[in-house]
Amino acid sequence: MFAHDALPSEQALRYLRAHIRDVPDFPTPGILFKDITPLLAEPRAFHMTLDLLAYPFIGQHIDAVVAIESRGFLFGGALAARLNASLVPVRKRGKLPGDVDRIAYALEYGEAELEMHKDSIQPGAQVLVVDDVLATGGTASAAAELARRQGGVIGGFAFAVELGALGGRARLSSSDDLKIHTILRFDGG
Ligand SMILES: O=P(O)(O)OC[C@H]1O[C@H](OP(=O)(O)OP(=O)(O)O)[C@H](O)[C@@H]1O
Ligand SMILES: Nc1ncnc2[nH]cnc12
Repeated sequence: MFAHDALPSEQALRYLRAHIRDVPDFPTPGILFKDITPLLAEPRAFHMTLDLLAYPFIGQHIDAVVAIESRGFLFGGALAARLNASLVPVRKRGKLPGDVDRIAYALEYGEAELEMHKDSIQPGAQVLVVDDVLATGGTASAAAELARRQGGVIGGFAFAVELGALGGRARLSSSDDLKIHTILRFDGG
């Protein structure tokens, strides 16, 4: 049995939420930025978050964790180790040294391009896409598309934080009946 329940208590969730810091007007005016660095800094909070993120996917076969640069790496590596899955980094344009596939996307506060090494996912592989924050879902759906282009099958998404008002969940689930697992939901922005 896990040290923490699959369904965390309200008290546990309050404890974890207290380690997410609101930073107004970052990185651009009008954005309320959810800063995860206090959660990373507190070992119990980080450990609990990783266990809660992994829990629903233990026993569901996951071949590869696709982790999104850069904050997604902080969670993706730890989840890949917990799930005995390979770790496939998706990086911002120009960072991966080998042959890449590339996709343009928009997120809450801008636009960018993501890349994945070609041949990093086996056709038919079950893929879990991991990031720190689900906002509009633009970043995660772009990463999922890169995995699908290589024949990967998206088995789920996992995020530490979900900004409910931005509609990311609906965007990710519009085409698939997928497990979209988030720990800390903020509905007011
Ligand atoms: O759901 P979305 O609207 O797409 O937004 C979520 C994305 O935004 C942030 O990444 P950012 O591009 O700021 O990069 P970082 O992780 O390097 O800080 C966050 O880490 C997610 O990847
Ligand atoms: N409001 C926000 N806070 C932190 N990360 C984000 N990524 C996209 N929107 C974000």
